[in-house]
Amino acid sequence: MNSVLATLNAPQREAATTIDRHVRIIAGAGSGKTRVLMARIAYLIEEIGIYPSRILAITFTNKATNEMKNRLTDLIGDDARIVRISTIHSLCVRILREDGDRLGYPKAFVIMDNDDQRQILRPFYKEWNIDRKMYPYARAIGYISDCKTAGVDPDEAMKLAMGPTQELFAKFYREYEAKRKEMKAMDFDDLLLEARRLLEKEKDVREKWQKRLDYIHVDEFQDVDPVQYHIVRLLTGPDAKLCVVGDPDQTIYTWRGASVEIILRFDKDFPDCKTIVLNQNYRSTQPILNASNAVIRHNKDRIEKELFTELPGDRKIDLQECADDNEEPLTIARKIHDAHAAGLPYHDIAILYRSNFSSRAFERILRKTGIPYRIYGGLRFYDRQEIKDALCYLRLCAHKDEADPDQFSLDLAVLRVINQPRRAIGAKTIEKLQDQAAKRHINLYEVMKDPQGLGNAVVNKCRGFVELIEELRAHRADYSLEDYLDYIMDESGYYRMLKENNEEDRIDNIKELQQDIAQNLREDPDMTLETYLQDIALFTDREDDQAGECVNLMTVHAAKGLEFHSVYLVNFNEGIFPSARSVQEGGNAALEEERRLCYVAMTRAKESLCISWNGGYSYMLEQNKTPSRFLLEIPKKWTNAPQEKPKPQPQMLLRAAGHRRVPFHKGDLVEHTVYGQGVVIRLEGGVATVAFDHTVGIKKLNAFHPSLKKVSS
Ligand SMILES: Nc1ncnc2c1ncn2[C@@H]1O[C@H](COP(=O)(O)OP(=O)(O)OP(=O)(O)O)[C@@H](O)[C@H]1O
Ligand SMILES: [Mg+2]
Repeated sequence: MNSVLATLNAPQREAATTIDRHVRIIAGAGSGKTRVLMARIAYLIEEIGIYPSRILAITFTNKATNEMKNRLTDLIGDDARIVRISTIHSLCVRILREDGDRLGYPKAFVIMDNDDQRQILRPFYKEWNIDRKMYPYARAIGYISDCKTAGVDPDEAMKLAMGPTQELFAKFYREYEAKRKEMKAMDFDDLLLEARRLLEKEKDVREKWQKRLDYIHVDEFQDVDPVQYHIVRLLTGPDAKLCVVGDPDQTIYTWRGASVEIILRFDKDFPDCKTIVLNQNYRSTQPILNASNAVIRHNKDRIEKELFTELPGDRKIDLQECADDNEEPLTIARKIHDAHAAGLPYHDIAILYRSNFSSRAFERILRKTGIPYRIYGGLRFYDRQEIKDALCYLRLCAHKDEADPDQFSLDLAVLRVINQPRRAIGAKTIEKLQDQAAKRHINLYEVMKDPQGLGNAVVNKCRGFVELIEELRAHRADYSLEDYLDYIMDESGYYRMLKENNEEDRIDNIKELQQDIAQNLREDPDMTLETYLQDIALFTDREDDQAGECVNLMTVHAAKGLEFHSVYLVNFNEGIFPSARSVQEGGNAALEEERRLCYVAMTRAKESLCISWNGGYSYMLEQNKTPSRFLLEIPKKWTNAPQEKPKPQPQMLLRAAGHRRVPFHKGDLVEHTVYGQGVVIRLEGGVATVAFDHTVGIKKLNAFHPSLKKVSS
């Protein structure tokens, strides 16, 4: 027996060596599904003599592709490089580059990203005089994508459209498609749809691909959508054999159209397929495996599996309750430091979180403590677009002294935010303003205050921008620093822009920046806006650790299929994990998806799993945090929990969602026990923004706090 097969257990070996039939492997996390795929490929090449390029393996992410290539190279050497291992999107690009001309595309067709899509729509908004607030780009693009994936063409969309909004979007769709075709470009949906159309329509192209491929493998099959599945079927010729592997409990992309039904019904489409179930987990120790299984068992909509492990190790799950978002990363950093000092390499460690914003507090402490880290599948916190924009607004507002020798560095900040949100100041105008600045030896902002020789419309737009910045500057003393950021984002229309574009996660990031300012202020009460911005500049300039030995930071979605010796699952708070937004929007089905996500997170750990949360105030949730409800689903016997159980309070969230009535309205006169009388100028969630007497200024207060009462008229 070849050496790879010798390391497999009996059902795994059966899965790897059943090559005369289609194979479906359904098995839980860490049971060796991906390993079997690789062993099977090695077996086909080494024992059966299949030529490597006749084997295709479809992975879910680019990272998984690389991992599979590397692991396979370890197993069989250079032959591994000829095996076709790729994501479905890359495969479609390959298919279309070869024969896309049959559909009228040039070899070097353009692949459009989200920005390009907006660029296409922009002129039609202008021409038809459409209000972007009422009909945001993101919704139009979402509509177009939905139509495309549902197989509805523009003409049909026009017929099906009900009401003025859909009619408008259908018109957008028609123009978008016309323009796209004229440019001979494809968006991400098109890559899949056009590859499918090509394979369906052009028999010889389909047959060419079918003749090329003898064995097709799909990893993470529980997350394929109907279009992807169709492509896989079109590629599978009459003599080719498919092998799909997946775990229904790890379906985490239903929000993007994935359907677990596809793996469950696979045997209906391929009646002669062999189904193999793997029951032994080789990744995790018993406490980790049993705890993960206990959590996923709370999902109603699932098929029960029995997984066991024989791995030694009885380290219990380490539950860490921390005071706030300073203590939590510090606690984790200390643990990582100790583990590393005891010999664990950094790359064996992962910090996982539900949403991107959580990385901020951890990045901050890791930098401070000198622990190298890398963020997978995303940008570092301060490199994110909305954070850069927010910091530029702050820089503009912090600036008082126009004679400052450094004044020209402000130009960058102006350029960054001048059209964020859009103020219709075009590229040509900006060029003219820059020319003037150079000629008059003043900075851009000064030019905008007093533009010379430009048309009225331009002058008005410049004035609008300058007035905004001056207004923001004038209110600086009225707010605490963290609330000042909130005020700027509100007043400048930045929040509104993000809301209109459905970019809620960017809003979460800005709320997290508020958290950052508040945290820095706690540590250094003398901090000013200026010193804060200087400190941040040091962070953003720092060299990347990306290449070296690093701790891995990533979202749970990005961690799919991976494994680490030590996993820290952080910010395990109600409203964060499960995400309040998904649960509020998607109900029980969304909660079950969040639970599957939690299962994916926990099962990434091999030997050590630490779950942490904190009780600090959250600007995003506008309340103090409580532990995740999933914590109660982890049996205490697998954890180091003290006797009394932590008490998650999901009902707290309901309060934040407005289920408790605020005892007054915007515009009401209120009395505070310390600040005296003031007027409520804003109410959001449970937070009241109150304008008090000028000695006190504007304060944000808990609307339910007993110190605040409405003054009865
Ligand atoms: N028979 C075996 N003997 C030794 N180690 C094994 C065996 N099968 C799997 N493993 C190891 O167990 C770990 C988990 O395997 P693998 O990543 O293939 O699981 P998986 O089912 O693909 O998990 P996931 O559902 O998370 O993708 C890997 O480190 C793998 O090398
Ligand atoms: Mg896997």
